Amino acid sequence: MLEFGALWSFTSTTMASLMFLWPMYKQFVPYQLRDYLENTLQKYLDKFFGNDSNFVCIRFPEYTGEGLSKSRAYDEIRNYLSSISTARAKRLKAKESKNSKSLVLSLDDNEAVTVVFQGVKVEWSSTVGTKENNNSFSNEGRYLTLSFDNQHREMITKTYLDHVLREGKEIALKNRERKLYTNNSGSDFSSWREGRWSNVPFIHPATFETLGMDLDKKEEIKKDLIKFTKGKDYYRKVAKPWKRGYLLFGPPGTGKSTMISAIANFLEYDVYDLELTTVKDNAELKKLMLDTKGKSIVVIEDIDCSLELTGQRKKKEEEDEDEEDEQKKKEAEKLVKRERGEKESKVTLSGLLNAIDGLWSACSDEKIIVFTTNFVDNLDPALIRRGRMDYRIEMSYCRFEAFKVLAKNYLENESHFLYGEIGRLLEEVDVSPADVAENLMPKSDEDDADICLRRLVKSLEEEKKKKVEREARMKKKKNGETKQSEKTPRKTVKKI
Ligand SMILES: Nc1ncnc2c1ncn2[C@@H]1O[C@H](COP(=O)(O)OP(=O)(O)OP(=O)(O)O)[C@@H](O)[C@H]1O
Ligand SMILES: [Mg+2]
Repeated sequence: MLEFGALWSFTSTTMASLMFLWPMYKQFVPYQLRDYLENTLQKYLDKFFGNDSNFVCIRFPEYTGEGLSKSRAYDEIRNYLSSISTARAKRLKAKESKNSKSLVLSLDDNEAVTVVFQGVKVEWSSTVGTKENNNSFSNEGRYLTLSFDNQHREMITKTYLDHVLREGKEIALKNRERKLYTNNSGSDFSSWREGRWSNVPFIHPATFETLGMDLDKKEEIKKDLIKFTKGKDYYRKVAKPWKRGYLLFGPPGTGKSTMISAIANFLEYDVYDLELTTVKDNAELKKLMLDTKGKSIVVIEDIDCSLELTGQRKKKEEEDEDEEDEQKKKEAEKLVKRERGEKESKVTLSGLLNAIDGLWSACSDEKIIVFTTNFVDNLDPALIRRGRMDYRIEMSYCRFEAFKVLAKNYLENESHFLYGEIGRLLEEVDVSPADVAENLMPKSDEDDADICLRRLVKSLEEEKKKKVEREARMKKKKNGETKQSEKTPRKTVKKI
């Protein structure tokens, strides 16, 4: 009886002390030390109760080998764990993303999180090595440990780890800061230092939602893009490199460049803006192409005037201009270039075709090649044949559907009594979305939707008037020519 009393008093005193000490322990003992103590206690308890024999641990250090190279597996696992930890871990670590736009949360040091995969429970823990070896030269610095029951060894080491690395890679791709690359000219001082491409963060805000164009066409393009991104196995099956060519053509200001940005944002791809005129020769072009990564769009804008492949770009209104003047202008431009010491590009059509379509193209996966032009008829058929340019998109003048998107973008307006008149005028005159956008953009704080829409109506009416005058002039000219040809006798062709 006495013994029971003593035991009872010992237990209750211990319990009371623990209840009193526990909050102080939680508050004053640093969590690293607490973790260490708790882990050690857990190990002894496991040993005592014979629980530890079935557990397997795999350690993934942050640095590999002797040197300073960072382990890719470690980074991929951290990415994989970041979303799981955000939802479940008690202690998280916050870091600014590379573009400082958001916070990236990850598992804090000396914290653990459990995951259930295909019904099997595993535990991931993040540990920082001891102070003596916790420096960047040590491969014992930070590490992640995966623990699981031995009976699932086969599944975890094969299926689960594959899954973790794949997921981690995908998350990294999604979170990466997208880039806009431009090719350095061969004579640039910076080129040997920076490589063939230099880059800036890609932050163009255009999306398919803000792009003014026919809605059905827009949906068709989106579907085609999605099909392409999911086509890895299909392309392998039909033995074709995983790439797709898009030809965007249409008058100036109809949204060809905007469409490229919308595609890049839609697919979360990088953009390589290739300036052909600064590429020295075909070999250089091939190297540039080989230097591009997958999940990217390689763009050659204004292909009709990029090289001496097809002739110079002309504006529609200038079409009537004297050809001799055009030739003189071209030669003057060339002279200025030569004086500046710029070497003229020696890239040829066949060089370009080889670079976009030759053996190299199988070197990196998931790539879209986009050509833009104002004059599709000027292009060499070899350049735009099917298989090379798989999808042709005509960007056309602004019609009512495109106008509605622009009005929503610029005025946050979905209906107005002037819409009917604007719709009618847009069917009668050819104006680019860029012109419409310019009229819709408020010029001062007083400019409300009403003022902007009236300005647009006025400008469309002026366009209509100009069109009528132009047509009358042309009719007159045609009539004059017919009369003249009736007067002058036909020249006879001399036979030699
Ligand atoms: N379809 C469109 N939808 C929305 N905005 C457009 C559209 N087309 C043009 N814009 C507006 O006009 C501006 C010029 O368009 P963009 O540069 O895309 O035309 P482009 O067809 O590439 O012209 P260019 O042939 O001269 O290169 C853009 O910044 C955008 O604001
Ligand atoms: Mg453009």
